[in-house]
Amino acid sequence: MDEAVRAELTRLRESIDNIDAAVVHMLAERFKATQQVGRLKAEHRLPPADPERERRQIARLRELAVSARLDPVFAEKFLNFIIAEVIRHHEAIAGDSGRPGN
Ligand SMILES: O=C(O)C(=O)C[C@]1(C(=O)O)C=C[C@@H](O)C=C1
Repeated sequence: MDEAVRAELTRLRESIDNIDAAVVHMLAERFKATQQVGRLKAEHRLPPADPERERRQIARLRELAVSARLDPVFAEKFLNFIIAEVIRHHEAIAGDSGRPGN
């Protein structure tokens, strides 16, 4: 590979690695918050999913994506993917809190 091309690829990949690390840290913080929401919902016997809240989040994220020149379809898919995992966690928490000793 041409030396200049290799240097440019390395520079871009360093940036990608930093962004991936930031995404992991941000997701970890998001899941910390949603675990607390899951416990709150379980304690108060609230349903794991809130479709109206999701509708507002998706509309907002799609708008943000458009202004950031990110594909809004991708942004919606990404949020739905995360929310599906969160709902799975909420359901697990609700299941556990219904067991004796919890
Ligand atoms: O805000 C809530 O009620 C949550 O449980 C969090 C969250 C989310 O991950 O943003 C997950 C599930 C709900 O359907 C809506 C939103």
